[in-house]
Amino acid sequence: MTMLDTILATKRAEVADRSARASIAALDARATEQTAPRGFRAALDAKPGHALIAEIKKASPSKGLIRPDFDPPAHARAYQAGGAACLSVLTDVEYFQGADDYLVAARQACDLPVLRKDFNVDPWQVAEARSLGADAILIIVAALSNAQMAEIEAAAIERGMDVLVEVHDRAELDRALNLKSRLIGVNNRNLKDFTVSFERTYELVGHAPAGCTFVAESGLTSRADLDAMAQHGVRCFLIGEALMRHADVEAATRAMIA
Ligand SMILES: O=C(O)c1ccccc1NCC(=O)[C@H](O)[C@H](O)COP(=O)(O)O
Repeated sequence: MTMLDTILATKRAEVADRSARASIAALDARATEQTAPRGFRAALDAKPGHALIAEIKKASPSKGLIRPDFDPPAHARAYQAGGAACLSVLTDVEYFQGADDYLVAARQACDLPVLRKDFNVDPWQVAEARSLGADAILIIVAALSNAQMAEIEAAAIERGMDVLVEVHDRAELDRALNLKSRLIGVNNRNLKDFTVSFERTYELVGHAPAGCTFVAESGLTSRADLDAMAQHGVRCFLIGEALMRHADVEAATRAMIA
């Protein structure tokens, strides 16, 4: 069993438990108390130069604890001041030491659109994400059948949210392109063994259709990495660990994308 399989098994059990306690109708009613979705893809497209999705990430299965003095609202403000286009907030508790409250607090602390970074296995989670204020959700193609992806995407579109569709190889990209969303992320990290290779992005960027917003994810640590990606035509990036390890998150963000 790979780490992704393990995470997904935990998530299915968690969703079965949580969905028994709150119906989709109840979550949708709660969502009306949130401000309307902030355009996530639009914010990336509007940003000149390098466009950054800055991730609020306390820990990970591959690296353990990343940020001991974890402070989601302070990190959100620092990312915005440093020039990020969007936020990503990990909400998975078991493997990333995340929390729904972190997303709520981060979004309230800034004006940036926020991706709920979690492992979606059921449309119920989309209603839950919107009830927390999330502006976008993640579909990991490796985790879902085509029918499941379409169902989860439809739930997001219905609620005015964007969908970041994450792929790792050509076959997954082909499956992703059956969806409506044209916000495609290539995860440089193999979620089965945690190895990171920028070749994943370099290989796939040429196969993304015109008009697609294309995001390189994971393992990016420096401005030089982003410039190398830019040589291949990539201008949107999702970065977590490299920014979260800096004492001065705002300065690190600015240095990464200025
Ligand atoms: O980060 C991990 O170890 C991980 C393990 C298993 C599934 C997903 C994982 N990460 C989620 C992500 O996609 C990253 O947090 C994100 O792309 C940022 O990556 P990084 O800049 O390397 O922190």
